Amino acid sequence: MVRFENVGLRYGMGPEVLRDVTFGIPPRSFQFLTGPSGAGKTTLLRLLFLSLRPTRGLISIFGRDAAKLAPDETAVLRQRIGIVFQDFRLLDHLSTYENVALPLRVQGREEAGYRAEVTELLQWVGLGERMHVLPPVLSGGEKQRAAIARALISRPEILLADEPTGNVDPSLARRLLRLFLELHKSGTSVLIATHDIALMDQFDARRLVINQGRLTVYD
Ligand SMILES: Nc1ncnc2c1ncn2[C@@H]1O[C@H](COP(=O)(O)OP(=O)(O)OP(=O)(O)O)[C@@H](O)[C@H]1O
Repeated sequence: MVRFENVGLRYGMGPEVLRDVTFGIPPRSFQFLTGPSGAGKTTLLRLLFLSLRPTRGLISIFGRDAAKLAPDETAVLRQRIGIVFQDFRLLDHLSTYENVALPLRVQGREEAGYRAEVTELLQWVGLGERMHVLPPVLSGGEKQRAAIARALISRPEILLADEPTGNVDPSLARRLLRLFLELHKSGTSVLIATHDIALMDQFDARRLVINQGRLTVYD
């Protein structure tokens, strides 16, 4: 469902941050993306979310050449991709509930049709009691769970998560990872960028390792 062929990326006139990156994300797959700080993980996620264009090479997403997408087509494809940003990107003037419901509102759905779904997911991630508060009063771990719930609510075909367990204790990290695994079992392809080797070691999953801009796949 995603294919990178010899993808290279540089920011402006800087050095190539990603070099000759070739890999695929098969349907219904689960993989970790790892590598040292500054290796290019976030850059790769931004390419996958169509918020950056490669400097060279080919990216195909859901059978479409990413270089040939018009802005409105990009927006439509993005609805099929869920993303959890490292810095959460919650909207501070909306409640936790409203933040999580936002992707459904953007799709034009009526609140009566999704209220129960949003509430149930918030309860699942342990934010049932916090759904009416604004993000600035949430703890780091609560914000992270709200960002995860927002990425999951529209049942994406691909879920991308940048360090989704970075702000939570080890037991919650395992619970969140189980949530990602459940999602994977229900048919979503999941890619989790993480530095957390202990977490990766608990699951026998494919690993994409970036080092100095080059990517190696360990199946
Ligand atoms: N907007 C930008 N402009 C210029 N250089 C950038 C930009 N974003 C990232 N870089 C550079 O690209 C390289 C890869 O950065 P990236 O954020 O993708 O790494 P990362 O593997 O996600 O790091 P970390 O694990 O620390 O989050 C780094 O050298 C970084 O300084």
